[in-house]
Amino acid sequence: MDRIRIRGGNALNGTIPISGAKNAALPLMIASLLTDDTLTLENVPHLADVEQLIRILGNHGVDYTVSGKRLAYDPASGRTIHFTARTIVDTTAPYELVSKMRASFWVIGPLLARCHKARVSLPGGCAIGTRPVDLFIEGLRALGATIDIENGYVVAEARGGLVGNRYVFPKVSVGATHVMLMAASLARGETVIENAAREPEIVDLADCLNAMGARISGAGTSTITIQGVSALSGARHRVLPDRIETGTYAIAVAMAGGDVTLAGTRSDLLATALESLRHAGATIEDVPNGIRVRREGGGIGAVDVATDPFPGFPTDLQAQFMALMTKADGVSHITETIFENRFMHVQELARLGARISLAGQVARIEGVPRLAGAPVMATDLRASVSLVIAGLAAEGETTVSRVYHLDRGFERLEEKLGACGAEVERISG
Ligand SMILES: CC(=O)N[C@H]1[C@@H](OP(=O)(O)OP(=O)(O)OC[C@H]2O[C@@H](n3ccc(=O)[nH]c3=O)[C@H](O)[C@@H]2O)O[C@H](CO)[C@@H](O)[C@@H]1O
Ligand SMILES: C=C(OP(=O)(O)O)C(=O)O
Repeated sequence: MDRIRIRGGNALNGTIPISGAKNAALPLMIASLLTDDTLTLENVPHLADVEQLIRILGNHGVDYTVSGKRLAYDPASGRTIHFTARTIVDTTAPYELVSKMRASFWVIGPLLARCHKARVSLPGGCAIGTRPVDLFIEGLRALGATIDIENGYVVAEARGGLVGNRYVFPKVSVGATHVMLMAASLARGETVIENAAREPEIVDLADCLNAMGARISGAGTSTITIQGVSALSGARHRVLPDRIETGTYAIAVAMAGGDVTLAGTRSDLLATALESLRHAGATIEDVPNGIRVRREGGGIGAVDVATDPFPGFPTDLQAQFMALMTKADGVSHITETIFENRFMHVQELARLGARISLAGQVARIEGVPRLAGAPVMATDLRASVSLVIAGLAAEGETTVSRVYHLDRGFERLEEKLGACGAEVERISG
């Protein structure tokens, strides 16, 4: 199994290109199930999760081609992939495929909308909480589906098709909002979703669905209205920049020091997180086609953060920010409000000398002047990159094992950091 070796102590200077967002690309790819026409997605990141979803969609009958050479990758513009679901050949998403990735469960929405039935295994994904699917089930039931759980599968049917309705989410869910958007687009009549997720990836999906002929308004607010249409067509859509990758590299610069331009991204996608980083001592400014992040001299300020749905501080940056706080001048508190078990990086950061104590959902981090490199283990996607960030500022060598977690969501990480002066290398085998 591959490992990542980091020799700490170098500042970061240069430019890092930001890839298309994993968490936008996945629902956009799934939307290709809604039409027999071709959906072309630009700026698709080259990630393990994307490749896994290509396999899952292939099982349902989605063909794909990559512009230019098959699977060719253009670092300047990302990949363009054409997805065509001429006919749906199978409405079952099997355990072997779905258990590897949470988002694959979301095929339930388009399958139900287009084929009026779906049998989808309960999902897997990062082990950061229990992550139930009750909101998906209740939402789809509100659109007229009958749903049972049988042998680990969610079995859904909508004889005669889905019917629009009003549904109020009791809790904000990104995935369940994606699924309701896709399902309601092909339902009869109007659907109103209240307490919808407001993440930029929701807006990206709604924009793409509208380009395919859907009639969605209000995406990006808590109330989304969808007028169902009888069929959707193909479209061409560019995946928005990855705000979590953006925030991760911004935090890495704050941690290691230096001056880096994050190219191809936008500060409005992560304003709250950038504000916290400014409080921690980073200088951040918009530049043409990106963001410039600097920390040249001066210590790292201790800053308290609490995760929240968008536009709050993203849970997907919590581990990275904690890594930064391990070297802050003073004590900070980080509260995780989205997932009940997303502190697995704490004991790994402790191996590097971090002083962190946990009380329920609150971590208390006492900044230390010095971290020392050590072997550590990645436990989930964002935890793994938090260890890389800590390693950049640790004395000596840090080796991160189980980097398959990292490969789910960070494209060419060693190359991107290496180009800015970090000593980061992948050790194969
Ligand atoms: C592929 C993708 O985009 N993943 C993101 C998505 O995950 P995901 O869509 O799985 O996250 P949700 O927004 O659904 O989860 C938020 C909370 O709601 C709970 N919940 C969710 C559904 C449900 O039916 N019942 C229920 O109780 C979850 O357990 C969690 O505690 O949003 C999360 C929150 O921003 C991010 O951390 C993930 O990176
Ligand atoms: C938790 C994440 O992914 P998933 O929802 O696929 O587990 C993530 O992207 O940080």
